[in-house]
Amino acid sequence: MSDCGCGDLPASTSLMPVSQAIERLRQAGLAKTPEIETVPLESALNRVLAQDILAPVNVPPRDNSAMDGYALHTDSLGEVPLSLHISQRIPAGANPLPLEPGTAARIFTGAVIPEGANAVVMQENCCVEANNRVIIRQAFRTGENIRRAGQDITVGTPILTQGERLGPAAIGMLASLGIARVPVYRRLRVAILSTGDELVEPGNPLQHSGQIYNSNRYLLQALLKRLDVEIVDLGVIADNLPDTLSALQRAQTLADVVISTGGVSVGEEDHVKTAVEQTGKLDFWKIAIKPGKPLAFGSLGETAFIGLPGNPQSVWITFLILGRQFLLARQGQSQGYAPLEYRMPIAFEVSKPLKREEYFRVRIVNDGTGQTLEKHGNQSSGVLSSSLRADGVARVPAGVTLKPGDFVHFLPFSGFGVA
Ligand SMILES: Nc1nc2c(c(=O)[nH]1)N[C@H]1C(S)=C(S)[C@@H](COP(=O)(O)OP(=O)(O)OC[C@H]3O[C@@H](n4cnc5c(N)ncnc54)[C@H](O)[C@@H]3O)O[C@H]1N2
Ligand code: MOO
Repeated sequence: MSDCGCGDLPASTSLMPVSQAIERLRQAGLAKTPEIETVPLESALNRVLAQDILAPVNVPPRDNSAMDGYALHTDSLGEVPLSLHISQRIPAGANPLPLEPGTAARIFTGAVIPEGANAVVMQENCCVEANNRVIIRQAFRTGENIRRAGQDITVGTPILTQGERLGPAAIGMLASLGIARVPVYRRLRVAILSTGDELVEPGNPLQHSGQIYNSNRYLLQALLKRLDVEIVDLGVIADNLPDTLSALQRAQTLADVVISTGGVSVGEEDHVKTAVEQTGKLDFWKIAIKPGKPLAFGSLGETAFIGLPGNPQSVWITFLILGRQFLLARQGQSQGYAPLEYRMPIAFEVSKPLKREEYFRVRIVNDGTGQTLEKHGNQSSGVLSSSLRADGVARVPAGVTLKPGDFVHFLPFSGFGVA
């Protein structure tokens, strides 16, 4: 019994390991698939493909020339130098006639090889004569400078898979196959809410010492824009239970996912967790992650709920490490959830074993012998500037101590698509 009259200290609530939270979030994300819509190719960048795509045509569709030069048939032409009549001219886009035997056709890069030709001699190896004839000066071989039909893609080849996010290469490939409209999953609608009586919107003066600018709202908007979701911004909720309850009830009707910031910790000003328990279901709360321990995850009816902690650095890290994986899965993406990781040496030390898996904001520096990771001087969860000049995060598991030169997992911000 302690002597303050409060009784025994409660056993500390156990924290969920980060890996388990990630797995739970991925599974919860995959539990629902968005509806499918068809969009024009110009609007398909970053969308998630809803069906497999097989090549409907060969690419290239016909044998064509890889060079500007002269198309001919290599049989029975004799030894070089050879003088041949130029029987036709074939620019790219033309539909050529069959090649007259024993002649050459003037041909340009990308133009269709005429029936009856089996090689293209590049023009640098030829000499044009005045009488519409060409002299072939260099030896040539069958098939030379011909790009075969289907050499890039043959009809029926699987090209893209359901659940892939469409990047520039995929968009270009779809266009090369003549596909103008693409089946993709509907954009997720994500409602965002900031909690806190202390918050003032940028552009307005701070009125008293207790006020701060609302950075999480804009940080979260920016992070979500990179994931190509529809944002429903529901502004700021005051720190009281009735307002929190009604905001969550409203958000539930407007979105597929609700993300709040702040108010998920244990103080009596923190109402988000209680409100979720009263309006919906809390699946888990408190993760062994630093920054970002009190993250909450649950549902409000059919709508998923993610409560990010209020400290801006906790928003940044928990969104990237945890929330992002849920959103990718719920968007219909079938793989590629895990961020890129590299093994890199550190230039700092971790002298005491960490209680939670920690994500240090780090920069890549060259110490003269090679690249190493330097830690930002202030790793407080309230300090957003530690991300501003960082290249990514160094992930250090709980229970570990490290010395300079030891290797860690480095997760570059570019690997999350947010650099
Ligand atoms: N007794 C305990 N206190 C705290 C614990 C704990 O375990 N026991 N956990 C700490 C940890 S870890 C975190 S992280 C924070 C998270 O708390 P909340 O999610 O309830 O966040 P708030 O208290 O609402 O805010 C925390 C901090 O962040 C500032 N904030 C909030 N919203 C914004 C915003 N939109 N823009 C800018 N800054 C914002 C807020 O002013 C606070 O300074 O709890 C610890 N406490
Ligand atoms: O987990 Mo909190 O973000 O350290 O302060």
